[in-house]
Amino acid sequence: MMQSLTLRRPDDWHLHLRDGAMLNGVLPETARHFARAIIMPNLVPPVVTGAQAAAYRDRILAALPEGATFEPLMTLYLTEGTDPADVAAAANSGLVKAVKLYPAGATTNSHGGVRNLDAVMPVLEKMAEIGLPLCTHGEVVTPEVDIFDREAVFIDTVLDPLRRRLPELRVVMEHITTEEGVAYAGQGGNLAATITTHHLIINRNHILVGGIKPHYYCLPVAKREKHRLALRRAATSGNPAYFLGTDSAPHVDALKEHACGCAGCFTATNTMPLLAHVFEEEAALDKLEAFSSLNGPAFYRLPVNEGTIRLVKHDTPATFPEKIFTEAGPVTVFNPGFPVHWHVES
Ligand SMILES: NC(=O)N[C@@H](CC(=O)O)C(=O)O
Ligand SMILES: [Zn+2]
Ligand SMILES: [Zn+2]
Repeated sequence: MMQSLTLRRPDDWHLHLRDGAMLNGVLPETARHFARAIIMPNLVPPVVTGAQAAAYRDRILAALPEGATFEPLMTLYLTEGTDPADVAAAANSGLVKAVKLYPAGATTNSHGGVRNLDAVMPVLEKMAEIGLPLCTHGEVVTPEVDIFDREAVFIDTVLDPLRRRLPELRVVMEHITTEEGVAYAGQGGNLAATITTHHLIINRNHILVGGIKPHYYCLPVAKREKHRLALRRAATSGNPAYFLGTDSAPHVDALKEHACGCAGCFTATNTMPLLAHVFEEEAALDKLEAFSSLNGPAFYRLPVNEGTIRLVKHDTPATFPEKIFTEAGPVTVFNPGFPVHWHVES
């Protein structure tokens, strides 16, 4: 019997599209299945002001393939120089849907991020007042803190104190990777979390056992198996606090396969078939639509998408390209390491 599943068209609540030649190469991969995406602002230089976000949005729309319908939901990169009035104007015009907190030094292009939260309190207070979500890269950068503990320490020493100080602030914990993140986000209310495709599939062994696998290296780094299992339970629970943010983060192969390799997994191409596989394994195919298409719009106070996509399970495994070839160079597509029988049918 052929299995199939029709879902509201999904959205990606955490996506890196980059710019220029890379943008041209990766945008069609997302626009094929997703109706909207929250666009991360960590360009070089970062997207800090409303004017920069408007210009970036225009470049994304100009890069869309003919006939594609895709809406980029723009974000601003929070700096210690960010002007609360500029943020409020960009939000009120409908252009900007969230502000992104990168602790300085935590991840790709985060050096312009925040060192001292006190310096950005006026911006956060304005955001709390107007209901604009703060998306957090939730890792501390303190050199003494082990890289595998950085998320849990961020929750205890940065996020929880911030939420006590400013309880009205709406927060999305981006790309959670730990059972601590799952538990904290599960409180719901004005708190939610995105979960990536790859963190539902790999644990830290996949990165390190049998030789180092640079294409499985991302930040926050994948943790031990018990954390992956907690993420799977969260994603398939139907709890509205959890929704899909792929964190698809393209880097050219030359920079991934490098003595100091870049962090990021590129999952835009095959996320929906991979999620169908994961949700089927968890006997939760009926919860996939909530995760990929309903919970995110509810948190962001946006309508759900009108269209649908159809996932079909075939006897023969789906074939995904090993790489996509952009004008910036080849980008390796995330390889789950097992056959996937689900296809998106167009
Ligand atoms: N996730 C990653 O490993 N990399 C992201 C940055 C980020 O989301 O932290 C990137 O921009 O490459
Ligand atoms: Zn991040
Ligand atoms: Zn990211």
